[in-house]
Amino acid sequence: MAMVLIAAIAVGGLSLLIAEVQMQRMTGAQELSALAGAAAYIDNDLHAKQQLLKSLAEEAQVRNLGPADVQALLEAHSTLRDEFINVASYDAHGDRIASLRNRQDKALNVSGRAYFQQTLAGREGMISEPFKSGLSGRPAVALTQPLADAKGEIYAVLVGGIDLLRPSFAAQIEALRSIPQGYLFIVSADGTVVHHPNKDLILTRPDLEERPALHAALAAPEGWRADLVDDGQPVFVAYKRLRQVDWTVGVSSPLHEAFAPMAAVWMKGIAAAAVFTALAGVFGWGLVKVLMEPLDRLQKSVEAIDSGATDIEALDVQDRDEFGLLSRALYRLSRHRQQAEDELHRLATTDVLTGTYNRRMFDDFLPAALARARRAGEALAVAFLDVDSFKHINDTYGHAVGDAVLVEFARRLQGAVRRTDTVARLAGDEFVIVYEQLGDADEAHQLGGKLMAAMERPFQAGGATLRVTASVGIAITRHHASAQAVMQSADYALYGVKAAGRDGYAVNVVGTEKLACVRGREQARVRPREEAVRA
Ligand SMILES: Nc1nc2c(ncn2[C@@H]2O[C@H](COP(=O)(O)OP(=O)(O)OP(=O)(O)O)[C@@H](O)[C@H]2O)c(=O)[nH]1
Repeated sequence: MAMVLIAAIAVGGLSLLIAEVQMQRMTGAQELSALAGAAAYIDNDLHAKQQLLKSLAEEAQVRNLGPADVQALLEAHSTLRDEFINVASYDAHGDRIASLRNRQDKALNVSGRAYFQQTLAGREGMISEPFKSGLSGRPAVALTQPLADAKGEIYAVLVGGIDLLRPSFAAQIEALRSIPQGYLFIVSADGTVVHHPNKDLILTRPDLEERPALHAALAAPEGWRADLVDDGQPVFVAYKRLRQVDWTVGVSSPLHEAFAPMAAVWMKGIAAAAVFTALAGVFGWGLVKVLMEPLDRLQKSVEAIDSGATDIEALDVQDRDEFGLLSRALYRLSRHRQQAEDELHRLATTDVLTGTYNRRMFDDFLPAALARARRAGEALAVAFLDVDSFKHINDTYGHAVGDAVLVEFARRLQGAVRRTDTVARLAGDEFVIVYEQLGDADEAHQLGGKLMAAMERPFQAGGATLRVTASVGIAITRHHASAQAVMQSADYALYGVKAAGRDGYAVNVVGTEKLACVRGREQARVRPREEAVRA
């Protein structure tokens, strides 16, 4: 989910940034074209006003009117009142000779005004720099037109005034704004403010460093900027220079308003990225769950094997995917390991020469067998066997034949007992047999007989035919006897047989220290252990 989130943010963010740059360009171009419309409107308005004055001048010249007729001429054209705050006419000395409004006001001499002088000198109409009206004291601009007689002599100058604060002028300009927030401004080439929502700025030349919008507007004929801060907030500024007059009209709007659609796109983009991330995350999580399910099974199998609830066969699955391969590889590994452990166990518990259990195994086995017998209330017997005169066999026929005799001896022992009985070689030519689930002492007597019978056939060992006999001491117990007591008892019986001349068996009930019976080559008496040892 984290990776999807990072990818979504990276891709979405980059796309949105690219879109934002494109959208800024589009918005800039749009604002500029809207502003071009506003500029054209102002241009046309000024041009129309100039044309109106020009047509008046032409009419006066055609009708060969003189200075005395100008007042009547002005009053005959009612549209002048709509277009200008006032239209007046001044003779060549700058004295007023006619005025549409305020005729009672004190006469103003305009000979010192630049627009008056330039109109006379240039012999054509012009638009003045903004100035403070001498009559109203309000910011204004003047449109001029020379009046000439039939000979072409200029006898007066027509001056139409536009009050820059006049609501109709401001309202007309404000109506041209395409963005509701923000403001529209007009600045002349020398930095004089012609129109601005802050009326105090009109006719002033503010410090351009403090007015980045005005500064930007004066820098080029047209363009837009989105990197300016005006009045403490980021703004979007578009500007366009007029054709009729050396003014620049501009618009400054808060950046977030200008790019409001972009903010909506950002919000939608972020929402889409969040939804996408959530969906992709849930899908990815589900997918991982499905993909990891075999691994889950594998883990459960391993835990079940570890706890002993099942064996390693649980890993031998048929799945063809990677987890199936891994499971089967684990199965093979476990099987090899189990085989190695089994082999180690076998080596640790088996006598290498004869294949019977060894002493270590017997030492563990006998106490467990005694406990089992006790629980079952059954008798248990241990036969302690020793090959008679084995040293002589070794010495006569050699060690290899001695080994072969031991192997055959063990084989015959195995053949003379039940599957539930246990044969072990303690050391050298000494063996033991643990008989479980016995009935009574008589049964022990039968066991001894069976062992004797097993040894009757001559041994074939290393090419030699040998007569091998064994002495067997059998200890039987039904009560709570320790392994040590049982072994001592069996040992006691064995010595009894040895003392009686070997090749026989004796049965001793554990704890009685008396041989129940002795069968040997020579029938022996029942003797206590001390006597037997001495013998
Ligand atoms: N071939 C062979 N001989 C062994 C092995 N282990 C012990 N022996 C020999 O077996 C003989 C055991 O002899 P003893 O039990 O002491 O005496 P014995 O000759 O059997 O005499 P009795 O027990 O009194 O009948 C010794 O000579 C050992 O060296 C073995 O693994 N292989």
